[in-house]
Amino acid sequence: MKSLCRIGHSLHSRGLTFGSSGNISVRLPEGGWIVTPTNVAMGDLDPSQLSLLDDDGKWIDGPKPTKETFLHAAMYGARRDAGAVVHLHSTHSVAVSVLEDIDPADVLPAITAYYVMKVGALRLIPYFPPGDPALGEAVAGFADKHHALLLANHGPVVAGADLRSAQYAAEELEETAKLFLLLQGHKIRPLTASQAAALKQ
Ligand SMILES: O=C(O)[C@@H](O)C(=O)COP(=O)(O)O
Ligand SMILES: [Zn+2]
Repeated sequence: MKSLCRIGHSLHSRGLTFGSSGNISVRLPEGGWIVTPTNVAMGDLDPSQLSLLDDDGKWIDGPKPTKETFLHAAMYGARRDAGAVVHLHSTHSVAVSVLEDIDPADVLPAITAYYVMKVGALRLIPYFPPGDPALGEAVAGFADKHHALLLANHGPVVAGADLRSAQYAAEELEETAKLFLLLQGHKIRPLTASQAAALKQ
């Protein structure tokens, strides 16, 4: 699980999550999944100190897992193709999650083709305190249709076929949130619905 730690270090060193915020999980080919422990900075992850969970998200070995285990379980439960889940407190994504007038069904406009290809329709999940199991239930209701979700007043959670895919989608979400905020007050020309649809074929 060196790659999980390497990616955690990379995200932390580039300021994509701060302090001990954020958590990452990877589904194991033999069943179950590995998840980051609670209260550990992504920059301090150690391959010998990751938590092992079974397919139901039950803690079976290693340090105490993230308090958002149920959030990861909700993503895996709804998305059989998901091989990894990344949750961050990336600044611009969090900022967008607090805006009053965003469309909860599709938070960010299709500013670039890369955003459409990596993220698609970003769903806003109402606010719940971190670690609240009700957050898992809210996420489970949308995770089958959306691999990228934005937790209001909290941050993004993104599933991918593998860890790299989840990482790249979370990074693209953050950059698009930044562009969106930069463009506030300007008239913008996002991709048209047919331009966006052509990218998904
Ligand atoms: O926002 C929170 O508190 C959690 O969602 C989080 O990002 C870090 O929690 P742990 O993974 O339990 O450290
Ligand atoms: Zn969090």
